[in-house]
Amino acid sequence: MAAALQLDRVSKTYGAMCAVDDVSLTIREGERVALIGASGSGKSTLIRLASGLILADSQGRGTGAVHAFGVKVQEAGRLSAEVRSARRNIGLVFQQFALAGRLSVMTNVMVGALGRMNALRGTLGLFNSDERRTAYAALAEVGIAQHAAKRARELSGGQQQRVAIARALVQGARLVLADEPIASLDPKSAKRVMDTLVTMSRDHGIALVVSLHQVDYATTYFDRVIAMNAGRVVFDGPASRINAGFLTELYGASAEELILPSQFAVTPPPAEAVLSQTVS
Ligand SMILES: Nc1ncnc2c1ncn2[C@@H]1O[C@H](COP(=O)(O)OP(=O)(O)OP(=O)(O)O)[C@@H](O)[C@H]1O
Repeated sequence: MAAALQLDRVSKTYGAMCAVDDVSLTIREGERVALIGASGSGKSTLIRLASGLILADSQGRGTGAVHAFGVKVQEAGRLSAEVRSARRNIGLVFQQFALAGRLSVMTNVMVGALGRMNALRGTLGLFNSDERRTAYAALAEVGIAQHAAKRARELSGGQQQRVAIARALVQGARLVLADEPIASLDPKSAKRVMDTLVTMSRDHGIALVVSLHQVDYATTYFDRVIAMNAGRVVFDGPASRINAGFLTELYGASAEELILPSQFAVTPPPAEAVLSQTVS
């Protein structure tokens, strides 16, 4: 079975700065992985490389190849001819909500279906009743169907993230890459977004990679953690290994940035709470 995501010796350099330095990793189908690291460690760059939003260095030490479900995204600094079909399997959720704020929540979610529509219908935004039904069901699944007719910009940050998750569901994504999806949210909204992501992954067998600034969320919601520092993977293993002492070993003084002050500490949700529907 092809991996959900496979990176083979991928690097990305900006001038003299090596943002991602010779990274190889495999994410299995349905697996949930937290990507942690201090600011500037390369998390966003890695996620952009994985989705083909940016190109890896062409003069790497290895092939610099990225595959999603066996379909090539890029290799040796060039996008693959199959990138469109590779991207169909990849849903993206970003820190800045990446929605069209003036358009309705429903329309933003239906955009997820564009990859499967013919070009003319897609360009004109002529969604059919099936696509509308699917979008509404996805909004219900993430607990915000009641906001379907509102403009996206009228929603709170956490609700907008759940719109992005519903869009990935409508897209039929089998891998969701979420780049700091809770970075600008208050703790309550952050928890709700994380619950929604994990529930989506469990219910649909969707592989999930979430980059996070704060380690508590990583250890609460994920079994596997990949830690980056200065563009390199410095740890890839069970979340149970991650504690303050280990982080200090990995990051020295900058470990402080990754540890939540105690007043914001995340309490582990009971399994049934994670699995239950989130309602705003
Ligand atoms: N477009 C770019 N041009 C130049 N340098 C860049 C660019 N994108 C990223 N970098 C640099 O690459 C390094 C890694 O950045 P990246 O955004 O991947 O880190 P990060 O771990 O996601 O950080 P944060 O947690 O702050 O989002 C940083 O030093 C950053 O300044």
